[in-house]
Amino acid sequence: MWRRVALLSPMISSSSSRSLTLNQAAFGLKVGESFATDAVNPEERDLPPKEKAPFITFVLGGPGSGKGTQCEKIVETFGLQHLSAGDLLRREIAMNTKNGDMILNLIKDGKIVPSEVTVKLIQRELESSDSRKFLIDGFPRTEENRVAFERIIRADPDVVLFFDCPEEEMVTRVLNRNQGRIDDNITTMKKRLKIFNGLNRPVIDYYKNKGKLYTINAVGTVDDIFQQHVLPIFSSFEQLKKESRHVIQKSTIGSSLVENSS
Ligand SMILES: Nc1ncnc2c1ncn2[C@@H]1O[C@H](COP(=O)(O)OP(=O)(O)OP(=O)(O)O)[C@@H](O)[C@H]1O
Ligand SMILES: Nc1ccn([C@@H]2O[C@H](COP(=O)(O)O)[C@@H](O)[C@H]2O)c(=O)n1
Ligand SMILES: [Mg+2]
Repeated sequence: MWRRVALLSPMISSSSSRSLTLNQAAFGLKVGESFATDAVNPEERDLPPKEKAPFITFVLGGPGSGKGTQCEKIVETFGLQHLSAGDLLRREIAMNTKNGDMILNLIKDGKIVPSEVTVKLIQRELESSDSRKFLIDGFPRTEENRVAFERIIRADPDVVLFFDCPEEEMVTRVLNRNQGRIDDNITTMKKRLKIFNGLNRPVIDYYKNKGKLYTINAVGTVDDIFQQHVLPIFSSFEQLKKESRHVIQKSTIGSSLVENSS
């Protein structure tokens, strides 16, 4: 399904400054056309609507805030496909690809890998997947990441989660993680926190202003965070709820727990 949608993108003029969302692309609209106002090519008018765009969630938060841990629980309950940008980059290192060394050096130093590289890795996963709903974890980390995703994938997220965690808690968690990650040391952690505060915060603000951001208090037990904050958000999306593998007990979003600035 996704493959057909993605194949539409070469048909869309890359020289246009007007961005085309994946929803538009999925419905066969070209740059300069919109759902509401512009006429569809007469030859296409009577064709059935093209396939629906996938449901995309961006998962943001500082290093060690619990993104990956909560993503696992979301996958278990709602069956979204989890794409961790960090894991995709680490896989390039492990597979010794042409970008492997460059990525290793940047990750070691807590720096951000060029957006084009990361977005292309995400694109490959999206295009080869049969899933229609994705959790993209640890992305976008910078405004440049965000713009590159919009340019290359031509999609916007439906939901953005931000796991909000105090720095000292994040440091404790990362230093105790014990997964052999080359960047889980205090020197690199300090750099990652600096990058998070300098480059990731503007992205968080961007989605807050767009009314797409859910800020989640990431302090507490893994289960409590999921049950009290994460689960109600996803339960509120009807389609996901229908497809979930477990019975959902709560169906409202606790306003004291979840911030959505819309
Ligand atoms: N609510 C929690 N309370 C205590 N420890 C937690 C909690 N959530 C996750 N952890 C632990 O903290 C560590 C970091 O969690 P996780 O890997 O999910 O963070 P992350 O946000 O994905 O970090 P990174 O950006 O570095 O990949 C892991 O060892 C995990 O088991
Ligand atoms: N969008 C991204 C995501 C990650 N990186 C690099 O990978 C490191 C680890 O990421 P985690 O999400 O697993 O913590 C991160 O510190 C960056 O070096 C990136 O460049 N761009
Ligand atoms: Mg992670």
